[in-house]
Amino acid sequence: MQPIISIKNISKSYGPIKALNNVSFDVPEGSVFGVLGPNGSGKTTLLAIIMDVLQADGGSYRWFGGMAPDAARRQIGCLLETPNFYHYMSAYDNLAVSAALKQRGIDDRLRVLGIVGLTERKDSKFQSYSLGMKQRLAIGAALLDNPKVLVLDEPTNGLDPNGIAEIRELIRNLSKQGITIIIASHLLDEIEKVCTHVAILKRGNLLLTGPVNEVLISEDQIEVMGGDLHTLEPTLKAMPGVTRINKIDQVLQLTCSENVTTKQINEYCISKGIVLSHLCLRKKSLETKFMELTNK
Ligand SMILES: Nc1ncnc2c1ncn2[C@@H]1O[C@H](COP(=O)(O)OP(=O)(O)OP(=O)(O)O)[C@@H](O)[C@H]1O
Repeated sequence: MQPIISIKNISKSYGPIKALNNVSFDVPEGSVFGVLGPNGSGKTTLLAIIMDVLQADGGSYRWFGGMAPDAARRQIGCLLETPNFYHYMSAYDNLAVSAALKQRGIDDRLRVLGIVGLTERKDSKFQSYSLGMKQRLAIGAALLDNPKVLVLDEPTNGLDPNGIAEIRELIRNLSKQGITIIIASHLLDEIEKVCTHVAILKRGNLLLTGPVNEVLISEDQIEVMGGDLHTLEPTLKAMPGVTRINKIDQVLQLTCSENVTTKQINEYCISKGIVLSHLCLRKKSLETKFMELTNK
């Protein structure tokens, strides 16, 4: 299947600061694609480039297999920064302003208000909205004319847990309707909960990209001690399913394929004549893995 956007070797510097360094990845159609990275890693710069708000120093990108930029833009709804809605106007009237500014359909307002769950409050003044409702209205404005793709920069920033949950639910529903969604976020939790694919950036470099369930798997480790380390280490190295061994003092930390259990390790060692004095499964959180990746 043709990617929604193909990004190739994008670089961008602000004076001496290299914001993006040769970044390349494809966004599959129908995915919820997270661009994940700590503050200052280049996420906003990348979204601004693919939305044609900012020019890259090098590299290229192609929307929809190379569709002409004007036609492509009509298929993309975008929320890079909080739009300036008028405080004294209703959501319904504010959407009319957004539609005029973006040259999008004014007749589409009731549909998008329904999608973002604001139909009943459509005539309330914007200033009476909660932060979460304001953000949903902003996403509603980006959905005018039913785009194929939605690009969101940190959509849950500043929201309380309720507001965050509402936006998450909205993203899931939009995805079910077939809209491809690209989200920049510094929150691993957000990416893990809603995204199908991810690209991890650190200081402008792409660290890794792929499906979330392949790239962001948490690796459990099993700690083992017993007998003579010089015998124990090669013995365990030879055990099927043990993929990596790390030695810390007298403890061996094993990284194993999914189906290896502590019981199997114990039985294997006993069968080789080794009695273990310590055997412990340590769950490694994704948070730890993300920190390790981005701090390396
Ligand atoms: N207009 C600018 N002038 C100078 N430096 C900039 C400018 N915009 C961004 N930068 C720098 O480029 C780097 C990438 O910034 P960018 O905003 O793209 O990262 P980000 O991952 O979106 O960060 P955040 O999560 O904090 O928004 C940072 O070092 C930032 O300070």
